[in-house]
Amino acid sequence: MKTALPEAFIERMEQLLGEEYTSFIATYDQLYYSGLRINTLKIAPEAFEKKVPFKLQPIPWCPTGYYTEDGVKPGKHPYYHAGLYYIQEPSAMAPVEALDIQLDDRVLDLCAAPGGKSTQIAAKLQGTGLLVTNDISAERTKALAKNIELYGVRNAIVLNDSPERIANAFPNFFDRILIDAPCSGEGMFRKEPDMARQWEKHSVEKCEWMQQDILKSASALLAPGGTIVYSTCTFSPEENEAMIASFLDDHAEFNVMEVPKSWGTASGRPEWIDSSKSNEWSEESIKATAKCTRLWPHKIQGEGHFVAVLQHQGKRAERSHIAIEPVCIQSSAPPAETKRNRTESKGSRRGSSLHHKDTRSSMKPVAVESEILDGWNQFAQENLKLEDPGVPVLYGSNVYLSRLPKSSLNGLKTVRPGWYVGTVKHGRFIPGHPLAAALRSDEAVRSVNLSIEQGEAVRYLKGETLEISADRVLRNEDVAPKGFVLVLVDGISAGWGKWLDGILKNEYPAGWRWT
Ligand SMILES: C[S@@+](CC[C@H](N)C(=O)[O-])C[C@H]1O[C@@H](n2cnc3c(N)ncnc32)[C@H](O)[C@@H]1O
Repeated sequence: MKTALPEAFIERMEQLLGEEYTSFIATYDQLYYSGLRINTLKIAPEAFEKKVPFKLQPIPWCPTGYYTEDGVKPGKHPYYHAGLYYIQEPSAMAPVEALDIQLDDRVLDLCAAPGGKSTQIAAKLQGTGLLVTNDISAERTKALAKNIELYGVRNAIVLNDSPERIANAFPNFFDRILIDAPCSGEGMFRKEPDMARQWEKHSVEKCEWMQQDILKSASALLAPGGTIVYSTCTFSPEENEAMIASFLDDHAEFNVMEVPKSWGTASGRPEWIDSSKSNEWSEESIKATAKCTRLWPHKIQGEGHFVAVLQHQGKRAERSHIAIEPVCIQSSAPPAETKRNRTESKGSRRGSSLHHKDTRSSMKPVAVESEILDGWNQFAQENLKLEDPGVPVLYGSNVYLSRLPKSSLNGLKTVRPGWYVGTVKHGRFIPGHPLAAALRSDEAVRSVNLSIEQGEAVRYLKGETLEISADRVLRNEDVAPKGFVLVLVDGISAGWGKWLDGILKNEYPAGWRWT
């Protein structure tokens, strides 16, 4: 067998699967499937299919997902660095599809890092509603924040807190909640053999209590009539069907919903709930777990996954409302996490690119809040064509456009309170990279298109200064070419440049550069 599997795992799977075991175990001699998902915040699938240089095959359960062929390296293409697609294991695309997100929904991704499913949620929201994305790990949340920015997400708030504390701040607030739970990872052994090496007999037990706590908080965060999707990438019934049976016993107001049969997926296995423990759960709840969904490597082209769609029976209109404050000139301290990030970023250049430094900490004179807002407003007027820029919120000298009032995040470890649009340094407004990454070409007054074929796009992504003649600076207003220019890679926004006298100074952040 190509993948070395733990003995205890093999024994359990043989016992559970019976006749199916032979075809299941044979998959460990086969290659895993690779996939990518188009970022529809930046490009439509039809346009992408015309541009993309490698062969793609559609994934049945995800309209924006594709299998990539063996040997193709989508991570080495400039489109990847411009955020056109996310490299994602095909089965991992199923939970967000099951969440059935609608425009304007308030969505919470509770265990989100590094952000595969959050970027999928953001693409479904298309800039409407709200995405709150969270992970308990400070280290992993850095990658989450970077992905939110790379993929041009405007409507997200990134948190690094516990589900319980978030539930205290936002009771009954969200329409849809995704719990992509920390789990024993058995479904990933073929793709990530390290997970098989790290697995031990007690991995399952260690995960169970975490999963229970997260589910409990999620039920408190959900608005009446909302939906929770609970997913794992493991086979163990203790973390899957048993977890759902226990949740249903404690929450009579929820039903389990089935996913479309056309996905080729399999049903949940209520009969696998340990019969010696089954008196812990009601027969009705155990039976209901047959409606859960299992993705098996011997039945579909993808790795092992479990998905449960939990539908709250209340009426949707009863949800609580948080109004966005119209004026946000405030003088409170930056969020706790910003302070911590500042300390972390001192030792790491990479870190500093992920966390926006609070410029108030320098000894230089600091702009007052009205000046910072004036700086942003003036920049927006002169350089952008945003229909609805949203409400600016200040954290130190940093400006964010946020979907929630600052007060609603009080006390939560907030990594990004919204779309970071820039900061004021030495009295000047400096636009942020995430602002550029989320702009469409028609939303910038000046832009320049760099082609991949001529090598300019890669040189830009590597941080080089480029010679660009004035006639190549596209302007959708009668302005001089001099100033901030949105740099496009084959028509897709990638970052800022500053044009002067035929030279495009590179503003692509050092920590993001293609090395
Ligand atoms: C399966 S991974 C998430 C993958 C992610 N959803 C994606 O698609 O990229 C599980 C995540 O849960 C996080 N986690 C573990 N315990 C948690 C908790 N109590 N609350 C929130 N997140 C937690 C881990 O740090 C890890 O990043």
